Amino acid sequence: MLDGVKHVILVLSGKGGVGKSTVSTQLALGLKDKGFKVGILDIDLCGPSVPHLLNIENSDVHQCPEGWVPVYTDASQTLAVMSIGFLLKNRDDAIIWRGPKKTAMIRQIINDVCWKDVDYLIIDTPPGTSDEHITVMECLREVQCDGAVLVTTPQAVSIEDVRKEITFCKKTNIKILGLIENMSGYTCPHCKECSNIFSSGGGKSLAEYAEIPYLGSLPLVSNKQDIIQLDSMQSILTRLTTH
Ligand SMILES: Nc1ncnc2c1ncn2[C@@H]1O[C@H](COP(=O)(O)OP(=O)(O)OP(=O)(O)O)[C@@H](O)[C@H]1O
Ligand code: SF4
Repeated sequence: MLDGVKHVILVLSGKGGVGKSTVSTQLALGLKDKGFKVGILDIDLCGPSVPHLLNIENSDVHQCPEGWVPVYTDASQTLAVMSIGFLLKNRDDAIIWRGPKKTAMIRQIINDVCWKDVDYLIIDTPPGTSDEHITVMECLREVQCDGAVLVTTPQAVSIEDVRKEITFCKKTNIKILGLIENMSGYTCPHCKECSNIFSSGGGKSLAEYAEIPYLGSLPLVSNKQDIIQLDSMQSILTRLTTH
């Protein structure tokens, strides 16, 4: 039930492992810090990592007469989380489903979770442009979806794949809120000097070429809790909440 949800932001990436779930959780935590009520919906059926990133992998969702109650990370219920990971009894379980079953599960997760009054719902999707993405787009047709945040790393191969996400968004009429280049350099924990381990600036150049907003870059950090403190993360949050 998305009735009480004011804003929906999809997080997409062309490649796996570029930090899409990390960015999703950090965006959610950053929005929560700014005083918003936030929800995260993890629809990565084959690799749900949001519960692990938030240290709540042993939590359970339960059902109420209206549907599923998400897991809250705090007593004041400002961050609600729903992930397929909560429904897997064993952490080693794998979902080996064909398209229609995946589609039905995603529809159920989107339609049956009681989000109550959530200011921002962040949807963490699997990499690529598969059945899961098309189903989400269909389910979101009736609600106000702000648009998509695309995540890439500086490597050429990741930049190349994010082009497909741009095409996907254009074909499905999803507004692109902007591109984030993650793991863009390494910030030394001692002196805060940032060294570019891979090539740099590819995300910005692609955003300019594709005429989409460039939201900013996030460095590799040794402690992911540091990400929300970064100036670049704060300016990404400001851009997303004032677009
Ligand atoms: N900026 C960062 N600094 C340090 N580590 C990072 C950063 N971003 C992501 N990581 C790490 O990289 C790994 C992959 O990140 P994550 O799971 O967020 O990627 P993903 O794109 O969601 O992957 P998947 O393809 O499984 O959906 C994780 O171990 C995560 O902790
Ligand atoms: S960047 Fe500077 S402070 Fe950091 S490890 Fe290297 S030399 Fe030391």
